[in-house]
Amino acid sequence: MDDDDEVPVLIEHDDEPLLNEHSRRKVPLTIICGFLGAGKSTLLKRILTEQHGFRIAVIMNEFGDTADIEAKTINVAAEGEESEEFLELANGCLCCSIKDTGIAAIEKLMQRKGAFDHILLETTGLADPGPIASLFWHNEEFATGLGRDIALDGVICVVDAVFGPQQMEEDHASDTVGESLRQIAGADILLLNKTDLASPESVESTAAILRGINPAAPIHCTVRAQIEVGRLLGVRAFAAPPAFPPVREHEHGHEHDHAPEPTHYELRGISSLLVTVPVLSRARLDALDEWVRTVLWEQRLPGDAASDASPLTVLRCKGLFVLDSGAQYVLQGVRNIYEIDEAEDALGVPDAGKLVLIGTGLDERVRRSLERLWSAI
Ligand SMILES: Nc1nc2c(ncn2[C@@H]2O[C@H](COP(=O)(O)OP(=O)(O)OP(=O)(O)O)[C@@H](O)[C@H]2O)c(=O)[nH]1
Repeated sequence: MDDDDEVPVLIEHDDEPLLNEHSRRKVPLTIICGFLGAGKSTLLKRILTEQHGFRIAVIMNEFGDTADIEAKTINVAAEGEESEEFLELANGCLCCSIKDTGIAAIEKLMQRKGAFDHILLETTGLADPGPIASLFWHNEEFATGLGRDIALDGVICVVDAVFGPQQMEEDHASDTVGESLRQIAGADILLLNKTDLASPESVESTAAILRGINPAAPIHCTVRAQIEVGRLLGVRAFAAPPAFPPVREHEHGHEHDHAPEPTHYELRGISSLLVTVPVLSRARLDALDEWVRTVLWEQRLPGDAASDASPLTVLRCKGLFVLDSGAQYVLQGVRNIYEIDEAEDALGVPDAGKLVLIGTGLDERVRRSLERLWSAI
């Protein structure tokens, strides 16, 4: 990156849409969560020490087990009073250790706005990324405090290729969805790490579970979290159209060794549903918006009473809808908050849209309810 590119240039944006103005000025934030021992620290260490050209501020709860970063890295800056908590690293990254939970750390960090282009927040001890994700997303218009300066870029979940399946197996939660499954559900990118320690078959079967739980998140298989940083950051998971895998339910003759992607999946209470959405008229898009609102806000299918079926909850939803006018709309939802916005950069001309819902009680009944929406006159 050029030095010239790094200097923020102040431009008058008065005549531009509010959203663009916001997104241009905000600092993107990526959340890293993951299973115990899966390789989160390994990933952070990589980011903090490799030459990748990004100026990333990494927030860790404590330097703790990544302490050798300090020993190895160069240029531990004596930056006035805050030197205990901030390290400026040789590759341009900023390492920030805070004992408090995320928010205080981020507030402190934002006093140094301009010294970094991206924030990476490790959420050790925060089992479910959902609440913090929704804090930084969604309230573009009425953002206050940190929400005004920071935009959620995406949530990365690191899964252990060796112990992941067992961790998911043991992750029982009596009346709700277990933590590891919530982390997978809430992720925009899945890193299946430690693949050197598992057989290719077992890596594939774990990947299949991940795809089943979260069909909208790309899965990267890694060894020692080795991955190009550019594939993790700047994904704009909450603004760009989601990259769905192809829906293969009605397709034949594909040269694939493994079974087609499931379009409905259940694992210990969590379920996901992947639905192909035909080209919609404006009126149908409005009807779909109302459907999503009813499901997310009232936890029931339109036309059903709330109590007469298994509980319907949506932890995460993503969608890409194509209108007959050619416009594309993106749905993003975290729990009961969602938005449907016109895509800023439309991806080619897909001939159909897609919708993925991840949560509980999402079965074929839900698919049929959706399909009725577009078959209705
Ligand atoms: N063989 C192998 N070992 C790995 C890989 N990734 C990480 N490790 C090792 O696995 C151990 C745990 O990795 P960490 O990066 O500390 O995992 P973590 O997710 O930060 O762990 P916690 O913060 O304790 O949950 C360390 O000893 C790493 O060196 C990998 O891909 N292959």
